[in-house]
Amino acid sequence: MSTTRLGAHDLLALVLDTGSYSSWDEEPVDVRPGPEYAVALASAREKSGVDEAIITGEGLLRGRRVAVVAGEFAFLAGSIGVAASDRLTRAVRRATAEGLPLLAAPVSGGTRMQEGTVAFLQMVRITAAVTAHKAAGLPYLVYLRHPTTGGVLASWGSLGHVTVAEPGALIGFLGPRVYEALHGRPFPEGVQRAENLFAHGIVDAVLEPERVADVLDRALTVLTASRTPAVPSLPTDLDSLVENAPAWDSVVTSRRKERPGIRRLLRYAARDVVPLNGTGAGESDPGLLLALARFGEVPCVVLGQDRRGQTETRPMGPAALREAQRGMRLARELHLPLVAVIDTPGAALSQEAEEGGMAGEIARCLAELVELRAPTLSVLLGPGTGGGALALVPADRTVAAEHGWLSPLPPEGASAIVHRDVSHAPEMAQAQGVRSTDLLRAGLVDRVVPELPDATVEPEAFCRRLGAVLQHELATLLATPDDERHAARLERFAALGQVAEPAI
Ligand SMILES: CC(C)(COP(=O)(O)OP(=O)(O)OC[C@H]1O[C@@H](n2cnc3c(N)ncnc32)[C@H](O)[C@@H]1OP(=O)(O)O)[C@@H](O)C(=O)NCCC(=O)NCCSC(=O)CC(=O)O
Repeated sequence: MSTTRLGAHDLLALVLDTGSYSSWDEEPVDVRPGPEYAVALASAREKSGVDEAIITGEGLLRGRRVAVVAGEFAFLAGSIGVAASDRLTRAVRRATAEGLPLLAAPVSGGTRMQEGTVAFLQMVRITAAVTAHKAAGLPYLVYLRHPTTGGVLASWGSLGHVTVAEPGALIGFLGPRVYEALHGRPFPEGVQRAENLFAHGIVDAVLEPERVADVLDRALTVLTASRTPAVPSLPTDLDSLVENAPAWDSVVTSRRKERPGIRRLLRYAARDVVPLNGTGAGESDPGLLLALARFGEVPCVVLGQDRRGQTETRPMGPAALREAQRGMRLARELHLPLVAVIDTPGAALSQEAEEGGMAGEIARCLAELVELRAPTLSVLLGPGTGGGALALVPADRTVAAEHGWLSPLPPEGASAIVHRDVSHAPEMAQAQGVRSTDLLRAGLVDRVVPELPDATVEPEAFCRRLGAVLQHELATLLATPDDERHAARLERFAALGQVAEPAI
């Protein structure tokens, strides 16, 4: 657990460029304090050196102008009353009006008890201001400090596009002391800790204050990158390098354990990668990796099925698709292109998956991807088996690795249905048109990226080749007006299958 409590100004000194902070604060107007509260306010001012529990202002983060709102624990535990809320909401509205990214660093005992219900309802007002900021497409990044509790966690502490927490920080809805007093027993140890929230997909990272600037800088590099990057050209011979190998070769090749997946694609072909964690709402599934990143100059949200996180005993569950929907929401809110990477032997078929709403999550992914106003690109990187793969398919453009393939179930399963054995899998794969080249011909894939001869033996070169294609495709999509791109997407879905030859 954290032993030191960094003051708000100390934190800003660590995060912002030296000497760049300037305050936006006006003198607070205390709300009808009774005599006791007036004494408490006076003593808090003297003890903390600040005039309210919130300080606001602007500064430079690695040279980039940002707005900041931060809690001060030494002032009545950073609790929020009307004056603190006035200041906070004024700063949020100013950040929105000036088009600035907003960094929030709450630390709080929640609603200020001395101000009661009116203070409690300030959380609505603050949420409205933060929501308007996000609706303007502006980044809202949160660093949860020790301790953050009550209505603060239940409003502006939990609304970040990206949320990071201080190591050991107590972060919880109800303070443990209050819980114990109300229930006569202590709250379970370790539950309201930053690390436990990370383990449950509620915060994206746990970071020392000294490391926060680096991560925020990377995140803002992606989030504030130009949405009109130059369109890089592509080598002209890509198509001619693709072989017409039998479908079964692709199935076997794509299943190789060493085949590069989403992680190596990001390592070799992306920059400014900011891994996110979980749904932000209490679930995390290692079968899906969510990140902010750039391919070349082009910023995007990446959601990729991670084969390393999908095993026979723990296949990709419905939480992975809820995590994917978080990525889709981020793309929508920030108008960032979305890259959805398909690489799955299939979603979980189990009691938990059924009870977790697997089929519904697939449907919700499809619905969101059909409707999403941001540019979308799906990538068929490896096996694309069943509904778990389908969930990430719909996009403005689809790119496939040469040995990527897509089918309603594994070819062995198709063989079992038709032939009552699995030995006809190779011919079923061929007949069902699962290969990237079959999908290209059918108009379901727009471009195939060659493997020379197999991504497993040239992982870095292959990932860079694919990365160059992604850059080109994403920049081209960004150059197309939203309405035009969305109309073309709907037409594409409406025409699905209309041009394909019957498979069997
Ligand atoms: C935040 C804490 C874990 C910090 O514990 P610590 O032991 O470090 O510090 P502490 O308790 O001595 O607190 C420091 C000083 O701040 C005061 N203090 C703490 N929380 C306060 C609050 N919400 N309003 C006014 N004062 C508050 C304490 O009385 C104390 O004052 P002094 O120094 O004078 O003794 C604890 O204070 C706590 O559990 N607070 C309540 C958290 C909570 O349940 N909030 C929900 C509120 S309702 C809400 O927010 C609405 C909602 O839930 O939606």
